[in-house]
Amino acid sequence: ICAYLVSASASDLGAYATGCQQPSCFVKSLHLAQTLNKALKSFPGPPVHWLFGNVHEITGRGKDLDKLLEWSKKYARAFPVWFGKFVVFVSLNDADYAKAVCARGGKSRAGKGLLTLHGPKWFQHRKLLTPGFHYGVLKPYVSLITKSTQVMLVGTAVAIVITCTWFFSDFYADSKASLAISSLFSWILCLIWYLPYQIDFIYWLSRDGRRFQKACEIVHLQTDKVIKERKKSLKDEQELEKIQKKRHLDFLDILLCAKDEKGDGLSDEDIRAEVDTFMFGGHDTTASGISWTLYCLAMYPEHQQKCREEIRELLGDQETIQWDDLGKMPYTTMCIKESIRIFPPVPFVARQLSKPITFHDGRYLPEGTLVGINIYLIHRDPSLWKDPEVFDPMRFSPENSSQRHSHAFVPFSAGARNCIGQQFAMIEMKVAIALSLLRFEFSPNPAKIPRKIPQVVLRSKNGIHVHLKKIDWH
Ligand code: HEM
Repeated sequence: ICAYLVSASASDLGAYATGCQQPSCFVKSLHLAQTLNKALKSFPGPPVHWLFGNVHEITGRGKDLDKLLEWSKKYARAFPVWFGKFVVFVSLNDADYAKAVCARGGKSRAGKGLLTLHGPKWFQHRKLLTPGFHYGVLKPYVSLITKSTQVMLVGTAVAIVITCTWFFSDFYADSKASLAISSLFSWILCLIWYLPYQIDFIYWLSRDGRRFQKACEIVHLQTDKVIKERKKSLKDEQELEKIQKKRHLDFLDILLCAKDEKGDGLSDEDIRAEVDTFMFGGHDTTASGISWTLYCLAMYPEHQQKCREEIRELLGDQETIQWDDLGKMPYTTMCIKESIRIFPPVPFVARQLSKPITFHDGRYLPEGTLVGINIYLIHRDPSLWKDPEVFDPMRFSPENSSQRHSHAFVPFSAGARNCIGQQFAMIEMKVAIALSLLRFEFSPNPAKIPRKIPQVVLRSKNGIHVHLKKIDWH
């Protein structure tokens, strides 16, 4: 039993890693475990408790992500993080290590959507979905996101980012109904939380899997209905033309129409899995990015004011953003980048090595090792970023960025498995931040300092609280 458990550390403790139930697999896993243990000798790390490992130091009660920073000072480029005694992730905190891993495929978690697929199926989905992120498809979303943001900001003094979960559900479904629900929802919240000048801005994302699961269930019901209706209309060419005239093809249409050279498309099950993936990618990550950016701007009012002036100058009296405006807000873009450098919405990317890897410095990890590209630590690496804790948007000016390591800033990961939705995410964040800055002045709430917790998406244990003050332009 002990040998089997040890072997699990090399084969991801469970069914999906090697499907290891047979004796030959057992021997293979044992061999992998031995090789891994040998390789780990060149990766010294924090002390390991005989039962808990050391992961509880980051995730345990009263613990914060900054423990990682402490470790990285001592064990700079990489260190093992133990989940109990037998499962280990090697945290890679170095841009060169990240580059080496990103350049290869590698397995991620088991699952059915693009984010979690691997091998030929991932390749097929990625190829079929890439056209969905062409700028021609993204362009019409600017007005949709603008409308959604305006709905969020409507009312006199309340903005509640949580409603993003509803607002931005528009992007994969033809969703007048969902927009209506979101407006109603936000109005109800506005009424509940209405206060004339200053209120807390509450970051209230689904904090646990259960709530997310529930949201998926609701969306599934909608999706199944929509898939059926769309399929009917997309079969008929005339009908398709009518749809194209009436509205742009959205992601769901693209999923439904996608065909490879052989004429094969995605099954209903695949489509549903992708809808889940995109719901997660569209919602939680961008909501985290928007929330942390507003937090940073609240902390640094001088940068906030510069962004506001830039946006005011660009938009004049209007409060709508067009596609062409997006390229004309360099300072705001730099502030968003600097915020997601300090608070990367996806702090880690996990991989299981499908082949052994030897890094440029000679350190070696065998096939099957679980590694985590530690985006959080790479973004705070003092050898890449001078005074990494200082908020300085000018780091992202063209002059200052040109000499930087290609993998020093990787909020969207890099390589073949980089984020397919990164342009979409940047559009969404720019619109939401710009319009929010026109309506409100953000200031910090010193009584409630966020405590970062490591999850798939970077959240704060106690929420992200800032004060809002309505801006009166007249
Ligand atoms: C600020 C917002 C976002 C951030 C920081 C972000 C970050 C990332 C990162 C780090 C990965 C790599 C994950 C891994 O390899 O395990 C990823 C992958 C992915 N993201 Fe995003 N993302 C964001 C928004 C979005 C949006 C808006 C969408 C969809 C509309 C999206 C869809 C995806 C998908 C489908 C993948 C998997 C790509 C593949 O493996 O081929 N993301 N994202």
